[in-house]
Amino acid sequence: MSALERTIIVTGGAGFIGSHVVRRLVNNYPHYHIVNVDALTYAGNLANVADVADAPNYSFVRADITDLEGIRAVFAVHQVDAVIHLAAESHVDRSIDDPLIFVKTNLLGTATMLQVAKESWGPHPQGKLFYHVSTDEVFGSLGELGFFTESTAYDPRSPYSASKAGSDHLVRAWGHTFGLPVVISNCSNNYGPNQFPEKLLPLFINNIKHLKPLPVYGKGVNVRDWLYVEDHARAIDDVLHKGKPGETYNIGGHNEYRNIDLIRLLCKLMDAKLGRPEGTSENLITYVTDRAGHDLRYAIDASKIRNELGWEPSLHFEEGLARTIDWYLENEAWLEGVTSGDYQAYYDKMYGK
Ligand SMILES: Cc1cn([C@H]2C[C@H](O)[C@@H](COP(=O)(O)OP(=O)(O)O[C@H]3O[C@H](CO)[C@@H](O)[C@H](O)[C@H]3O)O2)c(=O)[nH]c1=O
Repeated sequence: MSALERTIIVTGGAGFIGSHVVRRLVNNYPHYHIVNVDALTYAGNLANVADVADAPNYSFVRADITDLEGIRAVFAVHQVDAVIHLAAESHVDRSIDDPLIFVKTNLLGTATMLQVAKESWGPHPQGKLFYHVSTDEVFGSLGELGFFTESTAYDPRSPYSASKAGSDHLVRAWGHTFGLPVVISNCSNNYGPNQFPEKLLPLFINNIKHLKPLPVYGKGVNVRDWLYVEDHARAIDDVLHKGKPGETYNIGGHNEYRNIDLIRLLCKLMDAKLGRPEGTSENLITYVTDRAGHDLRYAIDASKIRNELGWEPSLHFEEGLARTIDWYLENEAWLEGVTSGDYQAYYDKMYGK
């Protein structure tokens, strides 16, 4: 690789959002070297990036972000210009079941990445960037009205969101104390290909396919703002290239759905796609005990990223949803592969099904 090239580490690049970021950067920036650093835990899957695996500007390193020496070794081999840090434990239900791994990965892992970047880049480095990809859940839960802005006070309420809030604070602390050039984005719920089927949409698509119950938490009235994952990857690209160090950007779809309305829409689309009588999927809806501490509503004011960086969601939701369903139905081997292992044991434990 020539000295002109920019080397970018993407942590968690074999995961859901990370794989879309890796693909976008590898394909759109042939003069960048994209180094995917992933521990390949249960939700990391190299199949997610198989199409770019042989690209000349792509490398994969299996490493755990909590392993200081392992991460130092990555920085020793590559002249890193930027880090896009996506590696994280991300499932709220798992964080309720087993919080400590969230504290370890999301807090210690982020601190390790920051510390090695600082060691490697020295004080107040020029032309470097540590970009932390975070979540809107750090802001807590909204009532029926209002939106999260970049100045909304943090109020995380689950072990997952608290660990992400803490990691945002660590990033800002390394920026403030050590002059590390940092930027953060906080995004709403993503959907699309490659999402591990423990999250609402891929879980329900898979269950509908197999005519299994659809466990709706509580009354299904919680609201989420859905964004197609490729739109998020494009936002990350924009923040990487145009974002100002020290700033935070909220990213969202301006596309709020109550869970039950989204699930009914999914059921309708899937009945049609699978050629089943209307109502077949809706009959699978089963109301189950609510998630502990379940946040009622997330909604994002994404005007800053729109006004300052020119980013907007592009894909209409129903089209994105149809595309997503098609992907899971067409990629049977992927779905069978990821549901045959750890996920299945977890799901059985949670729901006894
Ligand atoms: C898995 C599952 C979820 N739900 C509900 C809980 C939520 O209100 C909604 C979406 O749940 P999840 O897919 O787990 O996503 P949620 O808790 O909103 O968090 C997601 O979105 C966040 C961004 O808002 C990300 O930071 C998280 O990593 C990501 O997991 O559906 C059900 O009713 N039944 C289910 O089986």
